[in-house]
Amino acid sequence: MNAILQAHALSKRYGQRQALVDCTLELPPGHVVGLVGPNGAGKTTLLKIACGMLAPTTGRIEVLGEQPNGAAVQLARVGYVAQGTPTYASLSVADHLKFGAKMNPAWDAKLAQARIEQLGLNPKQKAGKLSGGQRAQLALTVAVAKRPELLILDEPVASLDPLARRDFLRHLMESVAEHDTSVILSSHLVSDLERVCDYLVVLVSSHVRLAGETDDLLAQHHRIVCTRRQESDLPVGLKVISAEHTDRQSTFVVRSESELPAGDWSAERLELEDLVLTYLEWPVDHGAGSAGTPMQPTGEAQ
Ligand SMILES: Nc1ncnc2c1ncn2[C@@H]1O[C@H](COP(=O)(O)OP(=O)(O)OP(=O)(O)O)[C@@H](O)[C@H]1O
Repeated sequence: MNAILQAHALSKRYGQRQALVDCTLELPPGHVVGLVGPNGAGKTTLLKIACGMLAPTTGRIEVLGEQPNGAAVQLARVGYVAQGTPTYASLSVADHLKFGAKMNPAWDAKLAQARIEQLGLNPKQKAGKLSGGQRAQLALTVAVAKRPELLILDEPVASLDPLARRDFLRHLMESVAEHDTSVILSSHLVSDLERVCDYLVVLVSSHVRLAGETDDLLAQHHRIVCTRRQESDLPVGLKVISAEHTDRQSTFVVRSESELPAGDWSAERLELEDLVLTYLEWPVDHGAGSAGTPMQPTGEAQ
């Protein structure tokens, strides 16, 4: 099937500030893609470009097979909830649903109504008088009820309490399974991503550092502990992502696309959080370009 998002050498500069550099990505359909990275990494910039709200400085991007341009037909296919989950302060909850119905041909009124009731939101209440978390829930309800092919959510659960977060993520998963929706979700909360994402993109300092199916990435990465040695003493084909040394011992996080070769070390798989943290700390000058592309069997970082 065709990729939901295809970016090639995508870069974005705001004046002198480089927000995205040479990002190459191909996101398959039918996944919940977790986009993770530290503050200022370029996540919002990438998501805004994907929605057609920003134009890239250089490079190409296609979303659902088209260049994003912000046109109404395209916007009906892509649900976007911006960071801070904006709503219209002077419109009531019910007005938001009416507006959604008017703007979106595939609007699911039953679902929107059921969500609002379940959340206990008063349809007459103005959005400006809702709490931050309630506004987030309203914005998310409108985005989901559009029944988009692709749902792009920029830190959607940041303002939700833990129960609301769990409820929202559960609902999101149901919706994805029922309606074949693809989702791109940015979050700082790796525990939430772990619960729902089956595809991971790690963005650090404007570069894609890692991209792939979560299960594959977890299967390919190992922490190995051995007697002290240099990276260059490890077998060819192991890409060293991090190295720590004591006087007698070395600990490496390595990536191996084939089965980890046997060696005089102890090896264990990483948890998702460890994997993400390792890549967040991976120096950008360790390798240029996208780590989402297949690794070269040289043992060298790309
Ligand atoms: N409108 C703008 N004008 C100038 N610089 C900008 C603008 N928007 C973003 N930037 C800069 O671009 C870089 C990437 O910002 P972006 O908002 O995409 O990061 P982010 O990963 O979403 O961060 P956060 O997790 O804090 O939301 C940052 O250095 C930011 O300061």
